[in-house]
Amino acid sequence: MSDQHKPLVGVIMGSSSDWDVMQNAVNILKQFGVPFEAQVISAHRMPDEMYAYARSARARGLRAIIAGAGGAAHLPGMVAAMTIVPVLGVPVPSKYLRGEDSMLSILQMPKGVPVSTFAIGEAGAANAALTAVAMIASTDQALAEKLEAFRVSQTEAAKAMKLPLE
Ligand SMILES: Nc1c(C(=O)O)ncn1[C@@H]1O[C@H](COP(=O)(O)O)[C@@H](O)[C@H]1O
Repeated sequence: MSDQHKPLVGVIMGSSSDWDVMQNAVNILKQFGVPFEAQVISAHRMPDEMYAYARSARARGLRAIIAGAGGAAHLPGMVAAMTIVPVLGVPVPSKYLRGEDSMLSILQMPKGVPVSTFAIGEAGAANAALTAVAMIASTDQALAEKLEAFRVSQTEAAKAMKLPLE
C-alpha cells in the first residue's frame, strides 16, 4: 500500500438504511488499515452516478468493490456489468422477505458477469471485507501477516469459549 490515502476498496450500498449491516465491512477494513471509500450508490435511484462510479473504478485504483443492497438488489450485478474490478455482493436483510430476495437477486447472475455473493447480513458484510483484505494481501506481505494473526487470535478466542454449565 504505497499511498495510504488512495482507496483500494470501494464500499457502496443502495441506501443509508443499509449502513447498520454495511458498517461491518467498513470496520474490518479499518481494523486492517486498508484504504477505502464508502458511499450510497443506487442502481435504481441514481443510475447515472452508478454508471460513473463503476466505469471509473479501475482507473481510480480500486482492487475490489463491496456492494450491499436489499430487496431487488440489482446494484452489485449492474456494477459488475460495467467494470472488471471484482464485485463482492452483500445481501442486506429486507423487511418482508428477510433478505432472501436480496440474496437471490445478487446470487443468480448470468454466466459471464460474476458477483461473489456472501451471507445475508452482518456476517456477509464482514466476510466480504475479509475477502477484499485477502485479495490485497496476495501482493502485500505485511497485510498477509495481519490476516494470519487475525485468524490465530480468532482460533484462540474460540478455544477459550466456555459454556455456562462449567
Ligand atoms: N436494492 C436497492 C438498490 C439497487 O439495487 O439499486 N437501491 C436501493 N436498494 C435498496 O432498497 C432498500 C430500501 O431502501 P430505503 O430504506 O432507502 O427505502 C435498501 O436495502 C437498498 O439497498
